[in-house]
Amino acid sequence: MKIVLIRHGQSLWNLENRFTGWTDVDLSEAGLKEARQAGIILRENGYRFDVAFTSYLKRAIRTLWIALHELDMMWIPVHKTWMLNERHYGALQGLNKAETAEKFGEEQVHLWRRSTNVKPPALDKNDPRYEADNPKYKDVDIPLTENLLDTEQRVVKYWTDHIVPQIEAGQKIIISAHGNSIRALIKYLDDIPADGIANLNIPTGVPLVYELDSSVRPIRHYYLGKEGPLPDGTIPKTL
Ligand SMILES: O=C(O)[C@H](O)COP(=O)(O)O
Repeated sequence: MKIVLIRHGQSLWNLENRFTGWTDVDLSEAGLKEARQAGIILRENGYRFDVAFTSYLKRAIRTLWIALHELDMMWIPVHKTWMLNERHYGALQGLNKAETAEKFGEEQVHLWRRSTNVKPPALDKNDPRYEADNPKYKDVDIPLTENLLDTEQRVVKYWTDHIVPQIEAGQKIIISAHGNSIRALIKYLDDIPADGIANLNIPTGVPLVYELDSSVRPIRHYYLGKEGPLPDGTIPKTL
């Protein structure tokens, strides 16, 4: 069986090079096109889905909508969850990544971005970026910051409790999520150690297919419609 993972198309803050995390920014023009292209590639390759999963963030939700629209499958059940949200970037959310590197040094910013266990500085609960009053998080213990292991814990819990049972029931699944929530899932699925995951990046808007065995463990994976070499640091075509 196969599942498809897709990182949302380019967002407005990817374009502006800002730390985003749980900030709910929309897709850029290029991101809208990437999402459409992803749907076209899926359609041309004969992909069909029974159930979709996405986060509470509109860049992933819209990417999914656009891709499903291209497939003429907007009717399928879509499960949304905060547990597939991007890694919470704490007090870095909104800051420009290059300016932050100038201020704190490349090495520190690399640790914040790519280590598994270093947490970015935490948000203060009085900070307007802390969304305690947002109704979508009313039942959620909103993190103040997260490292990749924190993200992995919630993503894998959702995967195990909600997605695996659907796969085992024979449902065809697409998951539209985020750079780090997908990295966290891949880290778990492919059992990648901390130093391996640091160098793994997920391109925006490119469907990533995982073939799974009957125990829902990965056999192989590949990107759809991505000719030639992938950008530096993206997950290799085969592991
Ligand atoms: O949340 C963000 O800023 C990005 O979309 C992912 O960021 P990263 O490449 O710094 O992990």
